[in-house]
Amino acid sequence: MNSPAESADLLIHPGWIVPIAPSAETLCGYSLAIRDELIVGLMPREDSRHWQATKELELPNHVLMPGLVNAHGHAAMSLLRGYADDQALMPWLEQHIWPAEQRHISEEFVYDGSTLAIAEMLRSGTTTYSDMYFFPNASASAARRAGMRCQITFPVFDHPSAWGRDADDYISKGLRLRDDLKHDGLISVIFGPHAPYTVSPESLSKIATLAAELDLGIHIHLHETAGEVAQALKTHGERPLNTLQRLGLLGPRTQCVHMTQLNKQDLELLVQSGAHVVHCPQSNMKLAAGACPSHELLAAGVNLALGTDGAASNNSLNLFSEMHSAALLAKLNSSDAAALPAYQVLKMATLGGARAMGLEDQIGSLEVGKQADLIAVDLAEAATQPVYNPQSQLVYACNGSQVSHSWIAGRPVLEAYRLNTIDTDALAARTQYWQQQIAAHRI
Ligand SMILES: CSC[C@H]1O[C@@H](n2cnc3c(O)ncnc32)[C@H](O)[C@@H]1O
Ligand SMILES: [Zn+2]
Repeated sequence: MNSPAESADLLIHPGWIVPIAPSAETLCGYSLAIRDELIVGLMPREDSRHWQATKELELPNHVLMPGLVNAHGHAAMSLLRGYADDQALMPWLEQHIWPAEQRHISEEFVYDGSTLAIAEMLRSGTTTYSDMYFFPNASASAARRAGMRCQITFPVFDHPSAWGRDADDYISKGLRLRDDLKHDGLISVIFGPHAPYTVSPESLSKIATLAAELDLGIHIHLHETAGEVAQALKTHGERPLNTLQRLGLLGPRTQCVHMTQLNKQDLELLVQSGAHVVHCPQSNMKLAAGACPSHELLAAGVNLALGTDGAASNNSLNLFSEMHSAALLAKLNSSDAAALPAYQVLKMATLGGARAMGLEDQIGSLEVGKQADLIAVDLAEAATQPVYNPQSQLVYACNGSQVSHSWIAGRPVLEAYRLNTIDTDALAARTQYWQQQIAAHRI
């Protein structure tokens, strides 16, 4: 007796599927079914005959894989792309970026800059991003408008900005935003203390207490440069990671961004605490900050996510390019060509990010029951032919322009290379407006 047909909104028949988990293998000749916002089937193509689908999509030259997770960035800084290059972190921040932010940051700036960033990220395969920036309400509005999944890490500083007066003010505004968005299926809100050198131990301690009470994550720039660690040793007599641990800020809810400076004790602390590390290789290289020892962290069992950082220090928000850099940097840094092979990089850019954000049960791999956040990558063009190993192609040959389709919670946001949720003409006009404003006030 035939079993009753299963139903789907969409059945996709790609050349290959790279599910990331539960298996690291590439599936050839498989189909994937989506119903509502979920993945409801993953089966050999011949079995898909038993499915009734509203729509079917043949993608014979494509790889289907989880949408990429950009685990660290400052989306609105896309409007400052190319504003100040070839500088080390502190002169770049103190002499260029922070004065420009003081002059221009507003709700409109953040909404428009975030939309520009989202357009770039969606075009290059990112379906989830983490954002730390002023006016996080505007960033959340841009994400919601575009149908993008997003982790908002509301900023906390001790000094004032257009968005907050002091640490208490940033925290109360951020927690209000978190209450407003509590029921949003695509947006989560967590603490984003900027760094141990801009947030006092008292404020960090307050954040630790609140985060534990409310079960909220913490996302922080940490051990980005040797100067940061040296300064902390001079001022506080300990390394920033030790300060975080002493204040109760280090645990499985903590996302440590950068970690280019790592000694043996730091590594042990990360392992014991269950904290996550967000690796941002291109920003670290451009600012000559250092290299996060990604292969050592993975070998020790630390969960690693991948981020671009802001477009002002990268200067792109393209996770395909970031994966390529992560792989090459690990090999160079360890003098080991086997360090960080393609699968590990793909996992870092998908499931690793999802895990860091506490979203592992929902996204990061193509498994039945998870949210349908996925992308199709076309390998038909010369630059990605021939195909011996699709995973190798994704990390070492693709540059992001091969992403043709993207779904977030089952919704098609990119179809045949076209963005469905962003008015790109209006966005170009707003970008032009901001470029003129920023250029006119440049010092
Ligand atoms: C609180 S909003 C984010 C804040 O961070 C600044 N920023 C951008 N990139 C970096 C980086 O690599 N390290 C430290 N701080 C960074 C950004 O300009 C905003 O002021
Ligand atoms: Zn950053």
